Order: sequence, then structure tokens, then C-alpha cells
Amino acid sequence: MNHSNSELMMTVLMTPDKANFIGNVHGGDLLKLLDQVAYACASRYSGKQVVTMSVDQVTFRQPVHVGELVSCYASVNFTGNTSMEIGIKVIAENIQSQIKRHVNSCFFTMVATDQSGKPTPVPTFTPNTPDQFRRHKGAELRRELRRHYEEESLDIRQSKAILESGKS
Ligand SMILES: CC(=O)SCCNC(=O)CCNC(=O)[C@H](O)C(C)(C)COP(=O)(O)OP(=O)(O)OC[C@H]1O[C@@H](n2cnc3c(N)ncnc32)[C@H](O)[C@@H]1OP(=O)(O)O
Repeated sequence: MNHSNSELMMTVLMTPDKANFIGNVHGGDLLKLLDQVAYACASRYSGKQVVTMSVDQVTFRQPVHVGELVSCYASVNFTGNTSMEIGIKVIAENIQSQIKRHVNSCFFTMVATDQSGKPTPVPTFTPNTPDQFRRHKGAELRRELRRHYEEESLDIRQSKAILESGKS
């Protein structure tokens, strides 16, 4: 796979229409931007239509201010059969001072779909550089944790259903 296709950078100016009730950029606007970046990165890499399957914990460590430039650095970290983990690092820059802050990092799982909306295979991503190896290793661990979480959640839902059926 051509690795130049596995990374993407998108920069957006934070205009006043994105402000929340206290004048900083609304978290929902940032989430929408991150979803668009993950979509573009995954779709360009795979050459396929993709949908968002899941988003790992997103933590807004610092507010983003109206007037700042927000740059999203996205990379394909890992591919399964039909899914891709896209990691995104978000940097906010004050335009006048040019001071940059790392405000957020997050991980999206995007699934490639065919014409009927069913999952379809993606090209395998093989890491080449030290950064890619590091991200790939982290992504494998997160994939395992997601599977474990799904299984535990299912167990909890099933136990709850059994308990509730015993009440009546
Ligand atoms: C760009 C956008 O905003 S799109 C709008 C928001 N997203 C959507 O509407 C998507 C709605 N969801 C769907 O249509 C379906 O769930 C699909 C097409 C994504 C997946 O269909 P399913 O039949 O559930 O797929 P399936 O069980 O085969 O799993 C597909 C992949 O998702 C992975 N997956 C399953 N559950 C999870 C999870 N909780 N977290 C991360 N990945 C997961 C699977 O491991 C598999 O990847 P792999 O093939 O690389 O191993």
C-alpha cells in the first residue's frame, strides 16, 4: 500500500459561528470536524466508502478559542479485515503569536462498506517507520480492549435480562 495515502492533515479556522455559551469553540463542532477528518483519511486510504463504527474516549484537555487555527493530523494506525483505526492529533494555533497547543488526541474506528452498506475488505496497512510501529502496537492493544469491553457489556446486559425475567 502506498503509505503517503495513510496520512492526512486538515486545517480549519475557528470562526465565531462555532462558539459555545462561554465563547470558546463548541465540543460538538470539534467532534464533527474530527469525524470528517477520520472519514477523509480512511476513505482516501482504502479507496472505498466508509462509515464511523466507534470513537474512543475523547477528552477536551484545553479549550479551543474562536480565531485559532485548528490542525488535525490523521493517520491510519491499523487495519483489520474491514476496519481501520484512524488516530488524530489536534493542534490549536494562535494566529498572531503562532503559539501552538496540543489540545486533543483521539481514535476512530472506520469500516469500509460496499454498495449495499455491508462491511468490505480494506488493503492491509503494514507499518514502516518507528512512529507507525508505535501507533500500530497501540492500536492492536486498543482493538483487544474494545473486544473485551463489548464482551463484558454483553455479559452485563444478559445478566440484567435474566434478573429482570426472574422478577415477574
Ligand atoms: C462518517 C459517518 O459519520 S457515518 C454515520 C455514523 N455511522 C453509522 O451510521 C454506521 C452504522 N453502523 C453500521 O452500518 C454497521 O454497524 C457497520 C456497517 C459499520 C458494521 O456492520 P456489522 O455487521 O456490525 O459489521 P461486523 O460485525 O462485521 O464488524 C465490522 C468491523 O467492525 C469492527 N467492530 C465491531 N464492533 C466494534 C466496536 N465496538 N468498535 C470498533 N470496531 C468494531 C469489527 O471488528 C469489524 O472489523 P474487522 O473486519 O476489521 O475485524
